[in-house]
Amino acid sequence: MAGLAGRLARRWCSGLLRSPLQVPALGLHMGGPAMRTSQKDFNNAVNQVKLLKEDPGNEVKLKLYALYKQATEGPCNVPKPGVLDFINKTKWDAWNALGSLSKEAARQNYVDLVSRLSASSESPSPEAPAADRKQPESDTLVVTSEDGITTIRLNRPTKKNALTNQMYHDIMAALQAASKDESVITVLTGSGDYYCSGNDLTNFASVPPGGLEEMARRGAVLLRDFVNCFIDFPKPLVAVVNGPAVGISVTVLGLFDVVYATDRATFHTPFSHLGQSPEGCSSYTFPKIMGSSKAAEMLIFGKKLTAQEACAQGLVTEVFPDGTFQKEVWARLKAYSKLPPNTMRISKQIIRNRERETLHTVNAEECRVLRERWQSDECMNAIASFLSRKAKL
Ligand SMILES: CCCCCCCCCCC/C=C/C(=O)SCCNC(=O)CCNC(=O)[C@H](O)C(C)(C)COP(=O)(O)OP(=O)(O)OC[C@H]1O[C@@H](n2cnc3c(N)ncnc32)[C@H](O)[C@@H]1OP(=O)(O)O
Repeated sequence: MAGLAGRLARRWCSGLLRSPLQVPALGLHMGGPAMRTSQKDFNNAVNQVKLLKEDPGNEVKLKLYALYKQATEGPCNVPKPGVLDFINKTKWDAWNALGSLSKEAARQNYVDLVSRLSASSESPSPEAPAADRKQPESDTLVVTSEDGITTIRLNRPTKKNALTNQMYHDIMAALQAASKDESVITVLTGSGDYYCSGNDLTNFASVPPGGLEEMARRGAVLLRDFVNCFIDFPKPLVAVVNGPAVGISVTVLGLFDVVYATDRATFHTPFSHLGQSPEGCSSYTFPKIMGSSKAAEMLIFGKKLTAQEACAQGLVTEVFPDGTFQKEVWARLKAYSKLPPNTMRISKQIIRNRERETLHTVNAEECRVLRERWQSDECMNAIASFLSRKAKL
């Protein structure tokens, strides 16, 4: 009986992606302050599911089905199918399990799930050895793999490694690939004197046909996907902070496992100066790491921390003299890379997994708020000032 049920369920699920009753995110936002998803975002996600390159599997398809029903019809309101009606009973169970989840939260979860599925279906094949991996299209990101360590290097030193739209996409692809390659540790670092000066403010300079609103919508989707890659990264993730760090390059540090910094590094999140609000899950991770008042001084007032201060507050693991920084850090990482890989992964999982869904919810909420901020006069004026070379941090 179970075998028959399984076969029927598989047959039903194989047709699911072609029907409009599609699936999203593996974790659910339960209707709290999640990012508000428009009907258009939802419709786009429904269409996107049909374009997935890989079959996401029956479990995910069922989730998509249930969320679709909840998003369009609300809580399950049809009679439970009989025990022998395996397929419809499986579908009913999945829908019914969503209880009183609001239509809006279901829409949001659907869109989130589809976005994660789309990102992972675009990643390279799981077993591709790191050495054979195709480099990103541009040279602003350099990915290398040696001694069990995959290194993702921001390589735009003349612009202080400010992150272009292309770089966000390249970093996501590099993280996806590193999560599946043979390396055991992944490192993010920068070329030149800066670690990273945050979002490239010229990302906001070309407004698409849909206007400011469309630009903000696209920015929020990009940011959410980008931060999700850090939340879900399965291997030990280390930041080698080779110089000053600004904005999003600082906020995501709360999602790294270890942060090593040169004593020349500074840590600056000038969101209020830019008419923006915290991202990278920092509204959650920073108060947890350093306490709410220290977090507020950074995230609300934009206080810049020295490396030593950041270390004292728990954001940085250890600070090294600039002269010996590279030598000491890489020697240590090479030694760590000899530790048993599966054990390290499992230890990371047990440390991080409990909070993963919370982090996804925080990320969605931060993106929702930023989407509004990006359309505000305060933000537009700050960016215009920088672009017209009147303002610097
Ligand atoms: C479709 C919509 C897409 C939207 C995409 C959104 C994606 C997610 C967004 C996530 C939200 C992120 C928020 C943040 O990261 S906030 C922080 C933003 N960063 C800044 O405000 C830093 C601005 N830069 C500076 O203040 C100074 O440049 C700095 C203090 C970093 C260094 O000063 P210094 O005097 O040492 O060097 P220069 O200013 O001469 O810099 C050299 C050149 O580099 C250019 N530069 C540096 N940083 C940036 C940057 N962030 N964006 C763009 N350009 C940058 C600088 O202009 C110089 O260029 P030129 O040589 O051509 O003048």
